[in-house]
Amino acid sequence: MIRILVAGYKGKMGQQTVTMILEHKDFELVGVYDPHSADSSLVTGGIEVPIYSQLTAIPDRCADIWVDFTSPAAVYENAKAALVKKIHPLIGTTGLSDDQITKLQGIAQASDISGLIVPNFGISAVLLMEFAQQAAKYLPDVEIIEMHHDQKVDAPSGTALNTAKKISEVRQSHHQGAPNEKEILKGVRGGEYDGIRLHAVRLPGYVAHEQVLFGGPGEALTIRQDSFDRASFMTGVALAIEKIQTISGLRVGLENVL
Ligand SMILES: NC(=O)C1=CN([C@@H]2O[C@H](COP(=O)(O)OP(=O)(O)OC[C@H]3O[C@@H](n4cnc5c(N)ncnc54)[C@H](OP(=O)(O)O)[C@@H]3O)[C@@H](O)[C@H]2O)C=CC1
Ligand SMILES: O=C(O)C1=N[C@H](C(=O)O)C[C@H](O)C1
Repeated sequence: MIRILVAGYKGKMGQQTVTMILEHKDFELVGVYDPHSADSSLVTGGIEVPIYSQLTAIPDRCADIWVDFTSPAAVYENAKAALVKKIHPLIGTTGLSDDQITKLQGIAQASDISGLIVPNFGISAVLLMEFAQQAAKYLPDVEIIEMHHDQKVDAPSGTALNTAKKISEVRQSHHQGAPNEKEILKGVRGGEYDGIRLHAVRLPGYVAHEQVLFGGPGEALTIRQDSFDRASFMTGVALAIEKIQTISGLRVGLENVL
């Protein structure tokens, strides 16, 4: 059995993850973490597990995997705590900076613990990022539109930012649009990552969606993915839990275990 601790267990993704773990024959829920919880144990699916409300209270090696769906403000300290406690971190939470990822990779190496940071567990999103990277070799002018539910606290989405990073690996950075373009309304051209424009939409009714738009002389290509339900992420979470101990170091992207 793979022993799993879920951080952020009360959240939208945390609840789905707990249910998936309880239904999986090879997974065992051994604890949950939420700093705002007043209770000391969680009774669910016929089992009782400890609720940790402080990082320092979580024992070393009390789980094999630490699944994190918390908040951008908390994720760095959580991932660091997992590595130090010799628990493999599977980080779904967005918002880690490049600098924080580099630091965590150093800690992972020193602790000799592998881990995964996954901007998006949905197979459609993973494929979108791969296809967008391929397309950018031939169509280097690109803009990204991500659309999410209106409870999302970070913008751009981790997926959109990762898409931009993957595209910038294969194309020359350059300015897009008229050299003398001027925003009449501040921010209307979106945010910018290495010359790539990113636009974030937040609306009720949406879950998680992304479009990557490429334009070339007389033609255009649009790649789109939609997560209509958070169930779309669970196959990827289960796969990553199964494979995380077979990789080395702390890596970014579900493609590392596909
Ligand atoms: N990689 C992927 O495929 C996906 C990633 N995500 C990402 O996962 C994260 C969570 O998303 P979602 O479940 O929708 O968000 P929710 O707001 O529904 O849940 C967040 C949970 O984290 C808890 N939390 C808040 N602060 C802390 C903290 N300091 N330490 C530990 N736990 C904390 C909250 O607890 P409380 O309510 O008590 O404050 C809550 O239970 C986001 O970053 C989101 O972008 C989401 C979907 C897919
Ligand atoms: O907050 C969300 O909902 C999601 N967050 C991730 C992101 O920021 O990319 C993954 C997915 O888009 C859903």
